Amino acid sequence: MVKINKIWVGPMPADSAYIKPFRLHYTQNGKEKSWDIVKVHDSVSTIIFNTTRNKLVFVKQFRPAVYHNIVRSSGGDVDRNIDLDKFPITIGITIEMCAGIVDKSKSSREIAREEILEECGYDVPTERLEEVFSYRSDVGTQGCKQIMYYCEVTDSQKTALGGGTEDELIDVVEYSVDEAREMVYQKHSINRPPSCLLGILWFLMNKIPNN
Ligand SMILES: O=c1ccn([C@@H]2O[C@H](COP(=O)(O)OP(=O)(O)O[C@H]3O[C@H](CO)[C@@H](O)[C@H](O)[C@H]3O)[C@@H](O)[C@H]2O)c(=O)[nH]1
Repeated sequence: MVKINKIWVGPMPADSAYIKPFRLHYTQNGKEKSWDIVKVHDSVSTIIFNTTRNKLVFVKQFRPAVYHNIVRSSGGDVDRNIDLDKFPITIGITIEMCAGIVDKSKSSREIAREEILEECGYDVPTERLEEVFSYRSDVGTQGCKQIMYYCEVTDSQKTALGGGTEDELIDVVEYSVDEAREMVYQKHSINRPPSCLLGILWFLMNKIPNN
C-alpha cells in the first residue's frame, strides 16, 4: 500500500497551505494571558454503510503526524533520517472514516460527497447524506469544526476504485458491524482518531436495532 522510503523533519514554512501557528492574547480577570493556537481547515467526515453487503466502509492511510508521534514517544531520533527498519511505516497507518478538509468554496455536504467518491469510489447524491452532528477537534490547540454525515451506499453506486487523489495513498477497507464494534473496544492495537470511534458508536446506537 504505502511506498515511502525516507522520512526526515524540516522547518515549517510560514506559508503552509494547511496550518498556521500564532499566539492569541486576551485579558482574563484583569490579567493578560496568551494562548498558542494552530489555525487549520475545518473538515467533514462520513460514516459509510454499504447496505448490499452490510459493511461499514473505512479508509486506511499513512498519517505522518501519527508516525512521527509514535517514533518520538518510543525514543526514536526524529531529528535525523528516521530508521525505517526500527520504525516501519506500518506503525503510522490509521483507520478512519472517509474525511476531507473544507479548503474550497463548496458546501460541506458537497465536499463530503466528493471525498466519498475520491477516497471510497461511491457516487452518491448529496441528498443521501444525513447530517449526524458536528464537534470541535483538538480544542486545546485548534478548535476547528468537523461535520459528520451518515450515508448508505450500495454496490451499484461503486463507480470507481477510490484510493484518493494521486497525492494520496488510501486503502478502502470494509468491516462487518461486529468487526466495527470490536474495533471500538480494542485498546491500543489500532491507530484511529476519536471521530472514527464516535462514528461507529453513533451507528451502533442509531442504525442497529436492539444493539
Ligand atoms: O501538510 C499537509 C497536509 C495535507 N496535505 C494534503 O492535503 C490533503 C488533505 O486530505 P483530505 O482528505 O482533504 O483531509 P484529511 O487529511 O483526510 O483530514 C481530515 O480527516 C481527518 C480524519 O477525520 C481529520 O483529523 C482532519 O482534521 C481532516 O482535515 C491530502 O491530499 C494531503 O496529502 C499535504 O500534502 N500536506
